Amino acid sequence: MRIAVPNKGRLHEPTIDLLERAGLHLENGADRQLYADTVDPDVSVLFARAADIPEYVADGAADMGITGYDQVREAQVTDVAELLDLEFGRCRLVLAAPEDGSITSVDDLAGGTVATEFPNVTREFFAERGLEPNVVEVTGATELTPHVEISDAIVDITSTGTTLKMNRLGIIEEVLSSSVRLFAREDVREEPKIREVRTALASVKQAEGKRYLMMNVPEDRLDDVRDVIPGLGGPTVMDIANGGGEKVAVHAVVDERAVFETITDVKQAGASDILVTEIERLVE
Ligand SMILES: Nc1ncnc2c1ncn2[C@@H]1O[C@H](COP(=O)(O)OP(=O)(O)OP(=O)(O)O)[C@@H](O)[C@H]1O
Ligand SMILES: O=P(O)(O)OC[C@H]1O[C@H](OP(=O)(O)OP(=O)(O)O)[C@H](O)[C@@H]1O
Ligand SMILES: [Mg+2]
Repeated sequence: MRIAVPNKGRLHEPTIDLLERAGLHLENGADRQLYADTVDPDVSVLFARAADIPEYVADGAADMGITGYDQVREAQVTDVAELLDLEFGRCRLVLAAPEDGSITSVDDLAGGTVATEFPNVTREFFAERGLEPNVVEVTGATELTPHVEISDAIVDITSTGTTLKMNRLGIIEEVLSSSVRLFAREDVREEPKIREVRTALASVKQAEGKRYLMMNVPEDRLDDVRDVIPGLGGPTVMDIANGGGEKVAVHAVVDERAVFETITDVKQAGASDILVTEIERLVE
């Protein structure tokens, strides 16, 4: 099975990092190479432009892909199924126009010109409103086009909003909201290896924001401690070897935001020797 991942740009690093954390360590995949192997002899990696990845998966150059949802929509691929929202690369595709101009609504673009790197998504968006503006495809610096009279408005990516503000553009409407997704071709999505990759990536997402808490608790305080531990299922309780029998070890997975309060609470309830560690993966 081959998985297509972004070869550069802002999605490259976080994608590689995610694969590594999922245990799919890359081998002989030095920069600028087209392919890399992974520790799993049945999984290889193809490096491609973020925008080309959906097409590569649809065509069979790869079986799975990792790229932005915006790119999957723009590629208009069929027979490709989303397996997992990887929740990074969050951004919105928005319709925007000069702040002080005459365009203030979608309808104002009837007969107008819209510049974008996403012509298909843009045409679809307007078609749903019964509009068919002139769509000009550009390959970058889209935000400049309204100021050089190439367009009346743009459909472009925004996340912090800095670029729009710098170019004195205001959002008229959201076209879609995006994040990075794992997807596969329909005909292979149920293959065991693909399910395995999905599970591995999901386990990393599951573990994010969770902490593993370990502590020792006198047996007669166990119920009090149990009462104040939030989170995933009940805690695991174990006898301590040579512990003399009065104390047990309690382990629990806790939301990172709850750790601070939980430590105070379990300490008060009688726990000692409290350890907090990160979790690499969590397979449910
Ligand atoms: N500002 C942003 N914030 C969050 N995600 C973004 C942002 N810009 C782009 N993305 C996401 O990253 C994807 C690829 O964008 P990126 O700019 O990394 O690639 P690229 O434009 O192909 O690379 P390059 O600009 O180096 O050629 C987009 O399709 C989108 O899903
Ligand atoms: O809302 P913001 O945080 O300002 O982000 C939005 C900008 O980020 C992307 O550009 P990128 O940095 O990828 O440059 P590029 O145009 O060269 O791809 C996108 O095309 C916008 O221009
Ligand atoms: Mg870019």
